[in-house]
Amino acid sequence: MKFGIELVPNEPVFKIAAYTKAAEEQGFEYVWITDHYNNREVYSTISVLALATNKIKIGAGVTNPYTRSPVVTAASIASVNEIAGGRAILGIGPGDKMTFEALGLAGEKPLTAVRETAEVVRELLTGKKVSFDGDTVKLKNAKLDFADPKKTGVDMNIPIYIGAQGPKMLEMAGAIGDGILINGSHPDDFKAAAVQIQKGAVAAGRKPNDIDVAAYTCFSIDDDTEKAYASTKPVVAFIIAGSSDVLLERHGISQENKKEIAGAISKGDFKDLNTIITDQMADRFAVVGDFDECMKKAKELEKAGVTQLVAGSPLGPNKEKSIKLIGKMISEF
Ligand SMILES: C[C@H](OP(=O)(O)OC[C@@H](O)[C@@H](O)[C@@H](O)Cn1c2nc(=O)[nH]c(=O)c-2cc2ccc(O)cc21)C(=O)N[C@@H](CCC(=O)N[C@@H](CCC(=O)O)C(=O)O)C(=O)O
Repeated sequence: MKFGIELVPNEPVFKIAAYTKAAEEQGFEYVWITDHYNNREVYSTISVLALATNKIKIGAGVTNPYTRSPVVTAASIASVNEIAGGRAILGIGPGDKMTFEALGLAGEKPLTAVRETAEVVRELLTGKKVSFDGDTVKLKNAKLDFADPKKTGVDMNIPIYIGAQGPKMLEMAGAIGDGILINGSHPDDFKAAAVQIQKGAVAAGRKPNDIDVAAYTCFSIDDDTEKAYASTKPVVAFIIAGSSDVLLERHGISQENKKEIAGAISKGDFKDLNTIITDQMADRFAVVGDFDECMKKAKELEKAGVTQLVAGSPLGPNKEKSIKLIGKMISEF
């Protein structure tokens, strides 16, 4: 199984670069930077990571088709790919609806928008002229002059991963994605996702095993188990508050639990969350605990079909220490 790290650019970019450099030295193969309008801009961030590293693959994880035009997304990831000497990866997802409200965006036809974006980005990365008359994307002889590999000397066949959770998005991701980034930390999430991915891949004449199934986990590791759980519970609370009923049912979270958690979040009662969110709940929505517990959970995810474990926020009470502990997991996996 490969290991990646998800970093949210809500800290100075040079700090993100230091974490990424440390992760590269610990054997992580991927770094994924989230894309939300209210944090530092994802392509500026991954350009710096490209300059600060020389091996780790660098991904936008994930861009959406609404806050940026697909042509600008193609130009951005191609530019980073040139700086990174061919190590860039593009993650595309339908975007967090919550953030769209603030921007007056409707986020319509998410499946069509993600599919059409992936299609035109792939075309544009060939450096050829692209005309496309889609539902959500319309192009007329658009061309990325610089994307021609003969000009950059860099392979612009950039892998495209789809950020997906819902059944139709997962099925579509199985049909078009080089990889899939699934927000989930429990084997049951990946057993359920495998059915949709398989359906989409087979219908598209693809081999499901050719697809990198990445678990975008909520991850918290520390020598002190209690501290690891305490650091992950506020993140688990936000996940539960934003989860679909299907997901909550799968993990045995009642509507009362959800209401109580959402209430505590809106009041900003984060210390209460430590009691409202039980360790059992945290185990369903996070890979959390000491080295042995996280190792065991990572093995269970691999058995459920995960091919890349992305260690996501909060990583643990101390990020630098967590990166080293996960490095030990990587070396012993
Ligand atoms: C749109 C939504 O798809 P979803 O995959 O469940 O979306 C939830 C999240 O994946 C989505 O919000 C992501 O953008 C969240 N996300 C991030 N979102 C961000 O904004 N930024 C990030 O950095 C980010 C990272 C990320 C990483 C992994 C991951 O799995 C998700 C991530 C959904 O409702 N899908 C349903 C229904 C889809 C639908 O609306 N279908 C209609 C419309 C059809 C059409 O589109 O034409 C229909 O069938 O008629 C389904 O898949 O079944």
